Amino acid sequence: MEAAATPARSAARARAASRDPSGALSRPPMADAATPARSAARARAASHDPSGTLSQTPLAAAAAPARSAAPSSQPVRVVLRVRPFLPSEATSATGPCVSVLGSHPGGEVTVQLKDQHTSRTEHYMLDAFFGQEDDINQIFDREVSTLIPGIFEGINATIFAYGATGSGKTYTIQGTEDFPGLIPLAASTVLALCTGTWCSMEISYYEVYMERCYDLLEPKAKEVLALDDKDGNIQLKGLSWVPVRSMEEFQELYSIGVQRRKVAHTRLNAISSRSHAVLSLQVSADVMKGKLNLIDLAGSEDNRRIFNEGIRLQESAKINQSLFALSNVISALNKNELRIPYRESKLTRILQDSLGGSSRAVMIACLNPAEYHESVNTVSLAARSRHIENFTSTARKQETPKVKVDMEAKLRSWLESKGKTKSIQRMDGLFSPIASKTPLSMSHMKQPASSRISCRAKAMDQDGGKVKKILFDPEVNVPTENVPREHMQNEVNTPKKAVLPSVTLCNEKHEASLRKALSPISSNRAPVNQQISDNGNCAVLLEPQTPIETSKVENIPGATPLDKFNALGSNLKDALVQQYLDLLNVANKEELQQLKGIGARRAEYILELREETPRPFKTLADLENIGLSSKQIQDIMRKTASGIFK
Ligand SMILES: Nc1ncnc2c1ncn2[C@@H]1O[C@H](COP(=O)(O)OP(=O)(O)OP(=O)(O)O)[C@@H](O)[C@H]1O
Repeated sequence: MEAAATPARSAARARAASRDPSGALSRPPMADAATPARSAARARAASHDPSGTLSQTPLAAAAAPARSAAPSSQPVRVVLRVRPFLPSEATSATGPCVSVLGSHPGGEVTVQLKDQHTSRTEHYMLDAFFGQEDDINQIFDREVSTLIPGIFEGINATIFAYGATGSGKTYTIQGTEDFPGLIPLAASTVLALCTGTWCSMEISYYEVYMERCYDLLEPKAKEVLALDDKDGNIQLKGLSWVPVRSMEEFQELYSIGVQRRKVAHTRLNAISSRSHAVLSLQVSADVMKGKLNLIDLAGSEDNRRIFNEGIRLQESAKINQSLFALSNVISALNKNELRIPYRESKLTRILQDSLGGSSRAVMIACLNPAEYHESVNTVSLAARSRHIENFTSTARKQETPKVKVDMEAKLRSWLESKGKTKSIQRMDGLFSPIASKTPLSMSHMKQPASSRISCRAKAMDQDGGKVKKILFDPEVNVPTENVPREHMQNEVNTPKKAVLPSVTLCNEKHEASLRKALSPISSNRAPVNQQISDNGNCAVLLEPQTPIETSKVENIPGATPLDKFNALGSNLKDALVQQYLDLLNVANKEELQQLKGIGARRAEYILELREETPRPFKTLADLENIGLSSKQIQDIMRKTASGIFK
């Protein structure tokens, strides 16, 4: 039900657009408007096909031999771009807070974020890194041009620029007069590929502001409605699609749209985008259509830092909420989940046909090199989207984490948007009662996994001790010498509220756990043994604790039958874990694929790891290397154990 773009109507609209007097302001860059040769060369580069595969469809013919290999096997690639220091930042900065540590066989990179003031570091694995010296053409060539042939075959693609305010998203997507961004580069490439074929290009340009969608090309913009058609596909009612035949036409339309976009002056950026802006380039031939969405997301904001008020605060809350929803969708796609939460925000609902399925997407996480905390927030959310949550860092512990996680900021924003000021005040206690009042997804994230497991174990103990279920609970085997029996008894029987003091004791570790829910690698994590001895009250997630040997328990004066039974469970657990690890160390690909929790990709990766190190899996913690989170490991072990009793 998209507005029909008849040639006459579109031409009139284009003419009207080109007459818009506001066209004098902030004219966006136009790639290759004056250099068709360069454009054609870029199009040729985009259509280069090493395999020489030819397609029969008219769309494919335009792009053929254009089938370039998709840059990644996962639905959404997540890459980093670090902008240069601005003149105002250069004097105070000692160096960029982010750098590449190394690259992996699959092309992924490990990046390090370092706080220059405290020397705190964090490490993350992502699909690619573009540093301060890399220009936009490199990003275009590696991440965007490879997707363009696909749209000629009806395969939609989406590029997002994500990041904090002022991190360079607009610069990347839109660019400047001198340095055109991804939009003009993509438009000129698509136009060049259409030339001399039956294919045509039309564009739409809209923004999502405060959960409402507005057409940026239509002068009398009304709200665009996102409606489901009879087949369940999303249709944007009222959105105009305008045919574009040259870069001049494109320039005129796009300039008008850019000026209509909602921007504001904020403390961090003089021209800060307050909406998500989506430029769609649609290629059609006969009935087949394919589109490329290029999205300049509004900047994520920490309102405690920016001191937004009034409408800026409301905007910011909506922005943060929708970015979180986007990250949930990307994460669910990359985890191959059955249910993708598209309906959590307007943006994800609108993009439903371009995210998931056969569509490809790239999230470009933009970073300001002078802002460590902000960068950590951006990269942790990006890495969470990519869903490589637990990656073992070889780096040593630098110092205790002191950074608040961005989940807290997000929760705070959500509460602000609901006017829950009292709840915000209560947030200072990490496990305040508000956690249970947050939306399900957030409360789940808010509570550290260790705490969730710990609470469950306590509940089960109170419940009479369901041994099978607690078989893999990390707390079960905390050495008894570190936790006096009376203490354990107290914890087990203490009502939830009274647990708070002991939680507070491990506050910093819980923060680390929270961060872990978001970030793949933390070099600041203390070795597991140290965590236990430092603080016997902290649950340890991954390391299989030394089981209490049955014979030793028998020698302990006063050991009860229950103690002996629990010790037996510990030994069983240890044996099962060892068997599982051994299998990962020796099984062939087919066998690996049959194991719970190991799909085809992980099986391949395990084989690669084994080429580098003969027996890479010695403890459960080593499973982090293959991207399994602590929760996934717990689940796998639990399912494996429950299989025994079938
Ligand atoms: N790669 C780059 N090279 C040079 N300058 C850059 C680069 N990236 C960004 N900048 C400059 O940094 C400033 C902020 O960039 P930009 O407006 O693109 O940020 P943003 O992330 O879109 O912010 P917001 O979310 O507030 O809209 C601008 O002055 C821009 O010119």
